Amino acid sequence: MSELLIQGPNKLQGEIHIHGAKNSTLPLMAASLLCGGQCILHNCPILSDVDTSLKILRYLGCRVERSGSDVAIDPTSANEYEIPDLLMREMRSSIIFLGAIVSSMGRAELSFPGGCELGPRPIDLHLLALRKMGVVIEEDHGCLKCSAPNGIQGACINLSFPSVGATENIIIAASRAKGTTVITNAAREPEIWDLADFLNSCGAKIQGAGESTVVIEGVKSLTGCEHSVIPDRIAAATYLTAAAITGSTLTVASVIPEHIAPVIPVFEECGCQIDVLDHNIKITAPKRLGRIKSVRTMPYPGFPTDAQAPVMAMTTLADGTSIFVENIFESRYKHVGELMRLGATIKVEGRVAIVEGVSRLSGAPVEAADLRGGAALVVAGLAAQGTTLISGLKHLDRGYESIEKSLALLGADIKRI
Ligand SMILES: CC(=O)N[C@H]1[C@@H](OP(=O)(O)OP(=O)(O)OC[C@H]2O[C@@H](n3ccc(=O)[nH]c3=O)[C@H](O)[C@@H]2O)O[C@H](CO)[C@@H](O)[C@@H]1O
Ligand SMILES: C=C(OP(=O)(O)O)C(=O)O
Repeated sequence: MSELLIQGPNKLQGEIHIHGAKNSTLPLMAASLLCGGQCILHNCPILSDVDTSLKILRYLGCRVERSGSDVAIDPTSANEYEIPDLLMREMRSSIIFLGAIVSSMGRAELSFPGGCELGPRPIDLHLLALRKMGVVIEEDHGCLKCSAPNGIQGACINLSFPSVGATENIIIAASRAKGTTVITNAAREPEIWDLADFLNSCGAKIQGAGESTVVIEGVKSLTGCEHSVIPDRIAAATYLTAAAITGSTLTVASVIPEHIAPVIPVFEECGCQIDVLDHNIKITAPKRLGRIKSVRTMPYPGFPTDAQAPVMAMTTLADGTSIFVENIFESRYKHVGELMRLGATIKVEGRVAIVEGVSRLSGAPVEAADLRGGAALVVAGLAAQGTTLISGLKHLDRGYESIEKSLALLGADIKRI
């Protein structure tokens, strides 16, 4: 298995172009199953999760081609309604295929999804909503056998929590349902808006995506379309933390600054200057970062849980105490022990992590246990004195396109060995 070797510390400089969002690309690929013609997705990141989605689509009988960041999906030959367990376990987003397969094939058989282990990640809200929409779901030995004997029906669904995945599954299933679906307490993440934008370009009638109430008027059929995936706001936030911890000046380019707005205040609070110009964000970091009083993860437009780990890595070298409260996932502090191997001082009590900034980190062998935890180790490794060796790269490769090449181009001493 390969590892990342970082010799630190090194300043970064220049400009990094942010790739398309993983968390948008995956639901868009699932949604393309509903279309009556070819869909072309531009700005798809080159990530293992995207490869997994391509494998699922091929398994389902779609014709799929990839050329760099363009993916062409022709779902008209799809004829399969099962997803093998191995593919389901590869990533969380495999569950988003549920609504799409039942809608297009009338039934679906799949198992529980994988993805980052962040504590329990139930799918009860997905299943409750689909059942309300007329999908019959039998749970049998870890397998979900689903059918829609009378087709999918529009319904009023109030989510008890604004789950991103459940909102996506419902929007997809509702797009070609009979009647109108109203989701209240829907997730408002930019990726939901991107999904609705894509489906509307294919002829769907979705209103309110990005707000708490989404109304989907089912249509009989959808066409194909060409769509460009939104930039990855979490990758952008991660590169901003890398610049901040190394005291660098860096431009994070090709982003939608509004999507990154929930994380900008933490950079300003710790003394970085942030300049936004069109689709670029320039960060100028001070020599020593100040502490962040508190970071509380919340559904969008709150502070994103996916940025918690890299931002925590950044505060390990800040002057003072920073407090983190993880409100979305029960167990999203697996990076803490590994950051401590690099010399960080962090205490975890339940959902709270208290970071006492230290004056230096020192390189060490560490292991990524999940995607953003892995990114946190890269961020810390860039600023640590000496050699940091990061294993567990399969997690990082799910979410960051060629992270070592991107950082090396900015001046970091980092390579995959
Ligand atoms: C592929 C993708 O887009 N992944 C993102 C998506 O994950 P994902 O869609 O899995 O996250 P959700 O918004 O669904 O989960 C948020 C919370 O709701 C709970 N929950 C969710 C569904 C359910 O049926 N029952 C339930 O209890 C989860 O356990 C968690 O505590 O949103 C998360 C929250 O922003 C991000 O961290 C992930 O990067
Ligand atoms: C948790 C994440 O991904 P997933 O939901 O795919 O596991 C993430 O992108 O940080």
